[in-house]
Parts: sequence; C-alpha cells; structure tokens
Amino acid sequence: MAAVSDSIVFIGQNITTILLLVFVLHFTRNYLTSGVSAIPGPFLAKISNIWRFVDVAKGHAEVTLLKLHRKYGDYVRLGPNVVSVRDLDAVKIIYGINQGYNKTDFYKVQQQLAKGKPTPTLFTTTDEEFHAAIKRPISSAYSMSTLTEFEPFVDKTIHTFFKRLDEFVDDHKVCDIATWLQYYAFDVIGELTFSKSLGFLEKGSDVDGIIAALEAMLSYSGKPKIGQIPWLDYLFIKNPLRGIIQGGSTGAVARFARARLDERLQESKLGAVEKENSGSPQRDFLARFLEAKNLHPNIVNDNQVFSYTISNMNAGSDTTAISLRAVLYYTLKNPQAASKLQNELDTALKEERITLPVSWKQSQEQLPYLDAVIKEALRLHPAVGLLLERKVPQGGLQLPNGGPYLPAGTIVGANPWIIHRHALFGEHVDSFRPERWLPANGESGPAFQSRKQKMLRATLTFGAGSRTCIGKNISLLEIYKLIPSLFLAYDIRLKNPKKEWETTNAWFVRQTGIDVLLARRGLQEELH
Ligand code: HEM
Repeated sequence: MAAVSDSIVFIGQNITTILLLVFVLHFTRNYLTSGVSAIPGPFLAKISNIWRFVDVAKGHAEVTLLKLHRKYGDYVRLGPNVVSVRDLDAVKIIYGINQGYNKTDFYKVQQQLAKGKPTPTLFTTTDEEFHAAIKRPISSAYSMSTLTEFEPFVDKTIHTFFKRLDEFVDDHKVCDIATWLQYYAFDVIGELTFSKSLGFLEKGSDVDGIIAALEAMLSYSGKPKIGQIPWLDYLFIKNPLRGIIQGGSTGAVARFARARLDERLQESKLGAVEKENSGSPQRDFLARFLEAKNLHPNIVNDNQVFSYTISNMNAGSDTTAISLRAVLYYTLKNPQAASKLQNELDTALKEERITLPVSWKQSQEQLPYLDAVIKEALRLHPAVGLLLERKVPQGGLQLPNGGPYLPAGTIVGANPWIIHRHALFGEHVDSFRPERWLPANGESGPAFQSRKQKMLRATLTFGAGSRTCIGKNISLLEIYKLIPSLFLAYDIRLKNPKKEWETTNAWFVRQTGIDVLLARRGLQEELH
C-alpha cells in the first residue's frame, strides 16, 4: 500500500518530466519507423502527423508538396508512416489492378453519417470486396456507350445556363463565372441522376444550403485535415455523443437525394415510371440504379440505391465545376491560346462541322485544339489536391529506382498535382502550354503518339487502377460540350486580366474570384 502511494507521490512530483519522456520516446519511435526512416522529408513530419495536419489546414498542401519533391526527389516522407511518391514505376505498382493496395482511413473520414452510422459509398469504402460487389451492378450506366443517352440532359442545362448568362449581357453586369459554373455542374448532375435539376441556375443561388453543406464537409478546416489523423474523426465528427445530440445528421445533399428516391419509389408503386421509361434510352441514373436493384436484389437495396445517388452528387459536382473553371481561366489568361481556340471553333461552325450546343461526337472529331486546351488545364489544375492514399499490403513494397523497402501498413500515395509536373510532360511544366498535347514541328506521327500515350498514362486527374473515377466519361461530356459552346455563344473577357484567382486545397482544390464580362456573339438563334 505504501509502495503504491509512494509511486503516486513520485509521479505527481515528476509529472512534467514523465510526460516529456513519453513524448520523446513516442517521437523517437516515430522517427525511426522501419523503412520510412530512410526517406527524406521535413523533420517535424518524421516525428508526428501534426505537421501534415497543420499543412493541410493552411489550404495549400499541393504547393508545399511540390516544393518538397523538388528539394528531396521522388520519395518524400510526409508523416511517421506516410510517403508521397513521384516515381512513375512506383505509381504503377500502387494503383495497379489486383495489387492489394487498399484505400486508407482518410476515406473513412469522408463517410457521412446516416442515422448515426457511417455509410461507405463507392468512393469512400475501404473494403475492396464490398467495392467490387456494389460497382458491378451499375458500372455499365457510366460507360462510354451510354454517353450519348445522357447528352440531352446536358443540352437542357446548357440552355438554362445561357439564358441566365444573357441576363448578365443585357444588364451589363460583371459575372462571377466561378460560382455560375458550379451552379451548372450541380444542375447537370441533378438532371443526370434524377431528371431534376437542383435549381441552382434558375435561382441563381445556393439551393437548400447544398453547396454550403458540401463545402462544410470538405472545408479545409474540416475532414481533409482530420483525415491526416483519422482517429480524430471519432472525437470530433463521428463521436457517438455528437450523434445522440444532433440525431446523426444526414445533410442537405442527402435530404434532396432521399426526397427524389422516395418520389420515384412512390411513382414506381403506381406504375407510372415503368410505363413512361420502359425501353427509353434516356433513363436517368436513378432509373438505372433501380433497374440494378431489380436485377441484383441480393446486393442492391433501396439504401444502396440511395448511396449510389449520393456518390454521384458528392463526387461529381464540385470536381466538374473545378475542372470547368480551370479550362476557362487558363484559356482566358492566355490570349494566344484563346485566339487559337476561337479560330478553330468559328471555322468549324462556318464549315458546318459543329453545331451550337456542340455535340460530344463533334467535340471529339472536329476540335483538336479544344482537346489540347482541356487536357492541359486538367494537367495543371487537377481537381484532387492531396495524396490518393493507399496502404501497403502484406509482403511490403520495394520502392523502385533506388527507394527503400516499406513494410506492410505504410501509407503511400501520389498527388496528381505532383505527378502532372513530372519531367515526362516536357518543358515548362508550371505553364499552360496546350501545344504539348499536339504534334511538335517536325515530330513524326508515331513519335507524337508514343509521347502522348506516355503523358496520358501518367495523368492522374481521374485517379488510377480499380478505384479510378467511374464518372470520368460523364464529366468529360459536360466539359467538352460546355466549353466550346460557351466560346461560340459569348465573347468572354476577364474583368481584371492581371488578377490571379484564389485557390484553396480542401482535398478538392477549389477556385474563387473569376469575374468576367460577357458579350453575345449573335449565334444564340443557332441554339437548338
Ligand atoms: C472532372 C470531374 C471529376 C474529377 C476530376 C474526378 C476525380 C476523381 C478521382 C481522382 C477519383 C479517384 C479517387 C481516389 O482514388 O481516391 C474519383 C473517383 C470517383 N468518382 Fe470522380 N471525378 C470527376 C467527376 C465525377 C463524376 C461526374 C462522377 C459521377 C457521376 C464521379 C464519381 C466518382 C466515383 C463514384 C468515384 C469512386 C470510384 C470507385 O472507387 O470505384 N466523378 N473521381
């Protein structure tokens, strides 16, 4: 008894020293983590995840990481157990199909609560078996061949968008196009998923706080930061006490999606939808998800249908808006590129090779410079701006080209912003040069094809491997139709050509501050 009380007294008297010792031991153990300790990086990152937490919270983690890779080379240590990879052979292994590199707890942090329980989606699940099971029934809905079936939904939204832009022209008002592109992207995904736009363009403002809710979820002070130390999620976001107090909030996007699903299930009971849609190629995503439920009842229930719709909304709206902004901004900032693009579009329209709105097929077959502009903008500003984290599987990873061996459990990943500035993309990788995607003077056809293929294989805009973006074709449809149609219908100028936009990296690298002046080009009557 006396020994116990003596110990308590001793601890009480030396608590500061003891705590200091515990921290020193903890940091030293972190510093010396097997395998990872051979990789260079900032000292503080080697001893604690707090360094990365603070860096992500500042909102420009892609800038920090680029500097670190330029200083240290292909492998950078970002945490006691975290490695950022720039070596392309390593990227191939990490994202290779069936290589066993699963998503990390960073993605679990993004799982939303439904009735107090985290709900994994196609995007956020870390369970590869579950992922394969839920992906199989619906992957055909996203295939290249269904694209043209979705085209009328996009055309409809382009019409609404241009009606609203006409008001800016008529009123001689400055247009905050960054915000309006977000309204467009949200309304398209609403149309595609539910045949019902969310009404952003009509209202000209955030509807039901949906954008605010998504921003809060992905705010740089929120989940992406917490994702650097995932156990904090259980303290701050998924804390059961918080669930009890707040009733396990579901959020504005979920409410909208749930209402549409309930409407459809009700109509379906009445037989209205089946009659209306049977055999129609213009079925929205929800109709296709419900078909998957009929075909695969053991995998797809109403909750899974709901989860598919949520994935579409969360993964497909902001990312597309960010990409559209990048294409528009870089084009407007580079008058030479803008004028080349305008010439290509005007000539193709005059020769009746394209229409307004431009169709997907026309954009692919008639507009090579547009293709180069879009590829270059998405290279320079990929929507995702943090590591696409994966866990090293059993057996470990021998990092290629001189890297050390990493044991199982190490977190590895590539950041698209870093990979897209790899020397493989040629010179001036920090500048907007659409020409890098076109044959150079004197370059033979086969040499160009081989160079282009290498760049495409290294492109991570839509991720890579088994977890690559399922909505890639859909977003390309939205981008390749809207951008040329916009330049055909309007003369667009930056209000302050010298002013830079502002960006914030909160997992997605959002931009604000693109004010433009618009004038009609007299082609509106061509809109059909
Ligand atoms: C330009 C627009 C888009 C970009 C840049 C983009 C980017 C990405 C990236 C990088 C990933 C992989 C994430 C990772 O490995 O951690 C991903 C996955 C995903 N994206 Fe997209 N995305 C876009 C549009 C869309 C659209 C329009 C949809 C839906 C209609 C969508 C749905 C998804 C889903 C469901 C996943 C998870 C796929 C899986 O794990 O199987 N995305 N996206």
